[in-house]
Parts: sequence; structure tokens; C-alpha cells
Amino acid sequence: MNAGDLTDFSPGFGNQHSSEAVPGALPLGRNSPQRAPLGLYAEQLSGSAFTEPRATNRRSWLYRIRPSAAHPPYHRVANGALRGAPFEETEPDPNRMRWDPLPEPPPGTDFVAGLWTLGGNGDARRRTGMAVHLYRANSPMTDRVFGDADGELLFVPERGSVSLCTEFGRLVAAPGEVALIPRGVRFRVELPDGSARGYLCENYGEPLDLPELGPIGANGLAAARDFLVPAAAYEDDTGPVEVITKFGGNLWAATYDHSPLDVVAWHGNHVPYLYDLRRFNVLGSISFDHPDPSIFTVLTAPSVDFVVFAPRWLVGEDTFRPPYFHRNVMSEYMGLIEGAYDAKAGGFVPGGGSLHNMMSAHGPDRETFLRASTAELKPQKADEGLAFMFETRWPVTLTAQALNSEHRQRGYDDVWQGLQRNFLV
Ligand SMILES: O=C(O)Cc1cc(O)ccc1O
Ligand SMILES: [Fe+2]
Repeated sequence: MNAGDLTDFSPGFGNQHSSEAVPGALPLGRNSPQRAPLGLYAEQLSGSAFTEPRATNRRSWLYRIRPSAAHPPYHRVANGALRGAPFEETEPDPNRMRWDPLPEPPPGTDFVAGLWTLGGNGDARRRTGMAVHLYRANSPMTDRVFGDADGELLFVPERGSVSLCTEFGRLVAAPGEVALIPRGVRFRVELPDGSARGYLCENYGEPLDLPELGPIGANGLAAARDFLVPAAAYEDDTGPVEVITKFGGNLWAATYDHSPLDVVAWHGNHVPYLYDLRRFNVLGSISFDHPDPSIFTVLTAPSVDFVVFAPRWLVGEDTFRPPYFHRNVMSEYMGLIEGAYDAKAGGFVPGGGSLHNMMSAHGPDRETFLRASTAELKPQKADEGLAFMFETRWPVTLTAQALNSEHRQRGYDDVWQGLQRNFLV
């Protein structure tokens, strides 16, 4: 999406935004007039408790052609390869894991049909924890719309753009950009490139926010003004639409006699947004040592952080420049959007992923260790790829399909074999 053209967007993270697709559709000075303008129905969508402190209070007001309440009962539909928290299909596993990309889906797979869950933690019913999903689709969603009551969804496209037609308007996210759909917001995924593939972080807990900057100062990392919120756009007279909702980990569907993407105007701060990772202002060491990757945090929440490894200069003196060996209390799922990652010489490929659970020992593979321990330390541009991490405070328990899948690399441990005893004593 051309993020340079702001006319179709309202910029700013956490702002109170407003938009109307038809002039006069947004009531002025009140949210719920006796009769909303243009014969629309007023509806509030809350993303936090009513009494939440102002700084974290989230809600939007939607002015729609028909109220969301006008629908028949939901009934359970098949979950396919989608799973929800609590994750109890396998035992929490201390082993380091890595996967190749998912196999191509059969023709006619839309976004919902192609969802595949790797694992997660917490409990959707208690609004805590997160899940790692992968999506792959080769068919647009037609006559159906999706919404997730369990949490917000962070899209990390890896191949092909996704056009997210939401209740708030349309966002197109290409590889290198990320898009967020808040809890409960309905959307349809269309595929401008014919097919798409990527990663999806589902956050059951409090919503993702910008990190504090502390001594960094007023600027740096992701800038609030680079987050783009769509302009209102609505559809009318569509005929029946199947609305699929993810609730308590399962999929439910109801056939509405109209599209729920019929919002003509809205205002509020519980809104979808788009962010171009190339806008991330990467900070790092200009003296020595490899900084902890928290310096690359784009968005943070109690259940999960989203971290990007974007192109940057490495200038550390007397420093082992790639990620160091480590064992963390946090658990790390990593994916690759393009190119290569500086801690891994091979095996970690775009569309694939790795999981280093709580306290699992990992870091540079053998080849990377040997190369970086002897490299000449001149200023070096690390621009061979774009990687990211979903970092969570609880271990990630795998789904059975992720543990048993053909595309899980059974020999991953070998990348740390052959690290010699170099002890000089
Ligand atoms: O590659 C990883 O494992 C992620 C990571 C990166 C880094 O720069 C420092 C620590 C860390 O966990
Ligand atoms: Fe790590």
C-alpha cells in the first residue's frame, strides 16, 4: 500500500480517529442521537472495560446501515487447522524447533480455510496469552466475513499482499508491512496478487501498544504518525453473507441477510491500522556489544511483543556482532519476511519459522559463530533480510500438527553441533 499517500488514511497510533464515507453521516457532539444521521444505526464496539483508565480505554462508535444485532443464531463450523488457547494437545516441549514453510494449500483456499495454528499460550477465555498462526490463501473470501472475539490479530505478510476490507474501511498490507485488526472487528481478506502467505499473531490479552522510549527520548523506534488508520468505506445490498466468528477458540457462523461491512461512518480508538516496517527507526550500539533485541520492539503488550530485525549498520568494536548465545525466560517465535537472518547461515527461510521456548539454549549456529568470531570488524551494513519475533512471557505449547508436521526440521539441533572446545587452559 502506498503509505506515502495519506489521503485515504488517518495517521497516528492510539488517536481518536474519525471518518465518514458520506458527508454528514457522523453525528456531531454526541454519540447516540435520538435518530442517527442519514437513517443509520449507532453502535458502540468496546475494546476495554468501560471504566478502564483513559490512557488504555478503547472503544469506537460505528454508524451502520443495519445494526450488528440483526442476525440469526450462530452455529459451530469446522475449525480446520485453526486451534485456540488453552493449548493442551501436546506437552510443553523444551526442545528448539524449526519449520520450513507450510505446503501450498489446495486451490480455492481462502484466508479462513487456510489458517494453520502452530501453538500458543494462555487462555482465550481469560483474555490472556497469545497464539502463533500461519495463513496461506489462493482464493479471496467471497460472501463471507471473519471476526475474532478472542483477540486482536497482527498480520505479518511474507508473500503477496492482503487486502483487508474491514468495518472501518480498507487496508492493503504487502510484505514488509504489518496490519492489525482489533478484537471483534469484522473483515474480509482479498488477494490483490492472487495468493498470499504470512504470519499471524493472535493476542488474547491487553492490546499491543507502542513501547515507552525512556532514555531514548521523544523520538525513535516506531513513530506514532507512521501508523495509518483506514478511511470509512461501506458495502450495501450485497445479499447474504456468512459471518464467521472465532469465539473461545472455535469457529461459529451465522448467515446474515446483509454484509456487516456496512459502516458508513465511525469514530474512536479501537481501530485497525497499517505500519510499514521500513519506517522503523532502528537504534543500536555505536560502541561495543550486541544490544538485547528489546531495542527492536515495534509494539508491546503484556502477553506478546512484536520485534523486527530490520536493515541496520553494525559498528561494534571488539564485539561478537550477531545475536549472542542465550537462554531467556521469554519464549521466542521467529519468522523471516525476506532474505536471511544474521544468526543463521541456512535453514531459516522466508515463510518458515523457529521456536526457542523458555530457557532453551540457542543463538548463532556453528557457521555463524566461526565466521563472526574471526570477521574483520569494519562498519558493516546488515541488510540481508527482514526477520521478526513474537516474544511472549509464557512458553509456547505446540499444536499436534506443528509437532508432527512433515515440514518440521527434525535435525535442527545439529546447527549447534561441532562447536569445538576452544578453552586455552
Ligand atoms: O535470534 C534470536 O534468538 C533473537 C535474539 C536476537 C538478538 O539480537 C539477541 C537475543 C535474541 O534472543
Ligand atoms: Fe533468542
